[in-house]
Amino acid sequence: MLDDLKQRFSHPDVRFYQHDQLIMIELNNRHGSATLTTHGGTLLGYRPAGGKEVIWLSETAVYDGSKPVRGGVPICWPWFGPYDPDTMGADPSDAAKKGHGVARYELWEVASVRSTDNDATEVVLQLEPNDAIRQAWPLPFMLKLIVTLGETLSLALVGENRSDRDWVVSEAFHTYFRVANADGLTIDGMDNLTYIDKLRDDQRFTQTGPLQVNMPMDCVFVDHPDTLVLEDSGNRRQIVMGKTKSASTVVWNPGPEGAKGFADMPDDQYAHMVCVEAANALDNAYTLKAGGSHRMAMTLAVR
Ligand SMILES: O=P(O)(O)OC[C@H]1O[C@H](O)[C@H](O)[C@@H](O)[C@@H]1O
Repeated sequence: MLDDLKQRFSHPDVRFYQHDQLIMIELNNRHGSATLTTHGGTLLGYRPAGGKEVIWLSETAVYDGSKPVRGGVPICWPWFGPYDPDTMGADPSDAAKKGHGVARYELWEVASVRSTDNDATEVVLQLEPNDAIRQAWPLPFMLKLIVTLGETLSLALVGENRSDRDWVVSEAFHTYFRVANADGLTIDGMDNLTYIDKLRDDQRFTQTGPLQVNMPMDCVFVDHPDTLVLEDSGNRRQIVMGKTKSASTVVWNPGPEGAKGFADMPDDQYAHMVCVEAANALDNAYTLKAGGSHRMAMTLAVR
């Protein structure tokens, strides 16, 4: 498997290796470095040239394939959070539906590796239904993740409905950011947004001014297609997230008590991570037409 990948996708900027049971793909070029695993199509690290790591990855993450790696950028698709039959449509397979969709639990294939015209390195992963997926999601699809390491790091998720009926999709790049101090971290670009607070009975509120991260926090900001900026001042940097066709932003931090409930997250790490997720969730779930496709993208840059 590993030898086959090395042979088929040989490229000077790309290295394939194994970590426990998982296949890792490391990209390195003059813009920086990034690491991915084919398990869940998950980006596990991004470091711009001369800069610090941007992505949080748990020191106690599991790499045996039994569950998603804790941290990185898990792909939530074709539903975000717990499956909600009321909005997504009831289905006999509902009992088999796990949190955040099917994509983050499965092994993706490498579809291509190349340099782009503007000096970036691109790796494309793809996922098609297998037996485990079909138990939870019987409809045929093709999902592609295009990772491009250039001046920014860009992730694009292209979902194709290969069935003969429309369905509702909710999705997210569930990005765990590594920050010096998550408590009170400022996120700019959120003024005047409506958010649904999952920790307060899904009540709706309006954000005024920049957002300050609370602990714990689990909010979905709806109708927010715009760029946002994490003020990671303890690391003397701003992390800029650009979004394409992502109309929601999720902000999540488990807080000190919540963190204790995660076997694969050290108890003190909630203080150095925050999930800020480019998403289409709740009000912004959309109908993916039979035969149609949708492309959501996120770019990350540091300044
Ligand atoms: O533990 P996981 O299934 O990876 O989910 C981790 C978190 O993901 C999202 O941000 C949700 O809004 C949270 O409610 C959830 O706890």
